[in-house]
Amino acid sequence: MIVEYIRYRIPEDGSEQFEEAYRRAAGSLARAPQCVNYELSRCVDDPACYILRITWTSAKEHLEGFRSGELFPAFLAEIRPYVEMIEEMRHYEQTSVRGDGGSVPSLYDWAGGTEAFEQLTERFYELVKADELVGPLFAHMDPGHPHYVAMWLAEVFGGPARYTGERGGYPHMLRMHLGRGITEAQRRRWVALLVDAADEVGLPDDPEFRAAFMGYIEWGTRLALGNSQPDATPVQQAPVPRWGWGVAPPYQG
Ligand code: HEM
Repeated sequence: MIVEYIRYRIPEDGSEQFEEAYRRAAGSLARAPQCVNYELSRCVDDPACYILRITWTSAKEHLEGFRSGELFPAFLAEIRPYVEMIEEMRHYEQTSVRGDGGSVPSLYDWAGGTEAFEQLTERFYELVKADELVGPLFAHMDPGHPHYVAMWLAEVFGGPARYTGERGGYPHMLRMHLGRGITEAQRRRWVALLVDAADEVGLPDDPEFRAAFMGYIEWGTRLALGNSQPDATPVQQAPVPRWGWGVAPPYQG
């Protein structure tokens, strides 16, 4: 991905028409397969200054795909009067310095931190071991398993990266599922037992948290099932995934 920044200086009496023109031009961006997202901001300290940020799939796809594609003429027609008011128009590569600020708690914090995930997995694997459908899969389970899965979940939901640092990260987790031939019925039972355990240990049950939590569980269990099949060709190297709130932000009352 590449980010394009376009800085404009628009005379104040023209700002309304300028924003109106971009509202119309944005239709082309919304339809362009090369455009990831876009945002036009106006400077508070100097209202004549605007910055348009467009994230493109790549600079090449922007320049060769969008610019020579069928959506560009309509886009350009809307913004042409403002082209000479451009002060900067360049592509920027994202660096690793980025992330969320502290205004939104992580799912890990919201859940209650390490302690909450430890309680969850302790109870969960008691239920799992006693279950006739999934229990046999865990017959030779490492006694540390609930603790390791708690570490994994904590890391996924924004807690310390301990599974990566102490347990081999994604490649180790992947190896543990390879060749196990998990069935769909077993996957569903695994999910159902996890929900039971979450309720029993009092994991937050507000709609926003549970929707985000279950979003990951649905995704993760489907991957585990796929990766456990005899013909699976999973990605061998990847970071431990990080999961956030998604569409519904935390409910702050
Ligand atoms: C979101 C979904 C899942 C997550 C996060 C998860 C997480 C993990 C992790 C972290 C390990 C390795 C623990 C270690 O470091 O030793 C593991 C192992 C294992 N998982 Fe999963 N898993 C998921 C889904 C499933 C499902 C659906 C099944 C089967 C129904 C399953 C069966 C197993 C088994 C049998 C092992 C090996 C246990 C042992 O013998 O020690 N997993 N899982």
